[in-house]
Amino acid sequence: MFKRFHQLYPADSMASDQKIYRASTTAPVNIAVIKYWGKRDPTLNLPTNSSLSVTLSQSDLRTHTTASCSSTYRKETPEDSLLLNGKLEPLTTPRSIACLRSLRALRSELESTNPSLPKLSTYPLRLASSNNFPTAAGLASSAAGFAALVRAIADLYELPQSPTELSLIARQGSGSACRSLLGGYVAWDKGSRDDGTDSCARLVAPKSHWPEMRALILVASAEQKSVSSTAGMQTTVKTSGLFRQRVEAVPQRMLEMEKAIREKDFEAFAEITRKESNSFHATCLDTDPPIFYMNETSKMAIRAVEAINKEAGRTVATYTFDAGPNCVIYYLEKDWDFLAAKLDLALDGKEGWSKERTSDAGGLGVGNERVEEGLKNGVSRVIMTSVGEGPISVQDHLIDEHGKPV
Ligand SMILES: Nc1ncnc2c1ncn2[C@@H]1O[C@H](COP(=O)(O)OP(=O)(O)OP(=O)(O)O)[C@@H](O)[C@H]1O
Ligand SMILES: C[C@@](O)(CCOP(=O)(O)OP(=O)(O)O)CC(=O)O
Repeated sequence: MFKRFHQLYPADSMASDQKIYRASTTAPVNIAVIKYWGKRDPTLNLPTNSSLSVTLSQSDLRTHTTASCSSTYRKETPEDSLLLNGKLEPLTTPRSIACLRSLRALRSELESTNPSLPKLSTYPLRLASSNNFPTAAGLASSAAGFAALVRAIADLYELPQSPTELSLIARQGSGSACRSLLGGYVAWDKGSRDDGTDSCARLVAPKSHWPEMRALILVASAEQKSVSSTAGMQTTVKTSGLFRQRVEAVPQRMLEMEKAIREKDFEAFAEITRKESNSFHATCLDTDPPIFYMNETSKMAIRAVEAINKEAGRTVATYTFDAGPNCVIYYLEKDWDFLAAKLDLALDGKEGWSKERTSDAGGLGVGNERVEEGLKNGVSRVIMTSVGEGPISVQDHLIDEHGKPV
């Protein structure tokens, strides 16, 4: 290794480039309202249907990643490495390799057009990342994680590519990650090309278009799930008849959802969101063997939303579930008082529950005692958040100026 290094770089250039290069970013979680479920090409991570999500605020949920590289790393740890939440995570999976290869190729192009640039593409990468929420527990950690990884390395390499162009790379890490490169309301167009070059994220509307959107996450379980999204969707594609119907229905839903967002029509947004979630979970149940992501607490959360809307006489809230039992309730800021009053008896005392509201706590009302009890027992914590921005470049590094984790 050392010999090859000498051949590539003469001694004087070696001495002049002992620098530790670093770039850090935070990246958001996104929760889909039109779900991605099914791959038409598992290697390139190309989906069977387009999807659409709301990017959530990084004030509450975020991944923080530092990417660093240096010629000096060659002597210590010549392999690329990732320290995730303090533990070494392999960067040898085909997904990680695909992301790193694409980013290096773009840097290498820059270096060949401008030979005065340091040859960062040839240096080992050292990454450190932390999620401020449970990893692999159905809270979209892979989405925020790969978006942060791609954004941080792109910044380290000073790549000129747009977030949409970078989303093509993040998609190869984890499909849903492509949507976390943008803020606000984001579509992932499935694309039609075999090479996947048109399967990328697209901004439907920035956060500023509809900033009143709120999300209340009822964490029903922070355990790692039994069937990963990757494995689950492959089995669904192979075994579910319902899945084929779903794939045919999604394009129309995408159009309707984009219209609802454009027109800030919460009623339509809510109806499509809940129907989509139910259709996705029905497809999971139709998989052989069936996949159960929702649990009893999830079902109680659905009943609670129904009771709240009935009591209001209009749609004030909607729900969606990813590949896990946690319920994400979307609602508009103006309806917080009403929603909070209805949920207060069930969620009082839970970590993350805020009592800042003006109405009296009425609870879910007569006939919903079982629902209230189910939420009381089954929800471990809540996360109150809102629509948010895309990745943000930060100066707070998780790797110090000597290349060591902080
Ligand atoms: N900060 C991170 N940086 C790099 N990779 C990460 C990061 N966080 C999570 N990952 C990767 O994502 C994997 C977890 O993905 P998985 O799809 O199983 O769960 P999830 O994303 O939390 O849930 P879901 O996608 O169902 O909402 C981790 O094992 C790790 O490989
Ligand atoms: C239910 C989902 O959250 C599935 C997410 O699947 P992943 O993006 O985690 O799958 P891979 O591409 O295999 O990594 C729906 C969604 O986010 O659209």
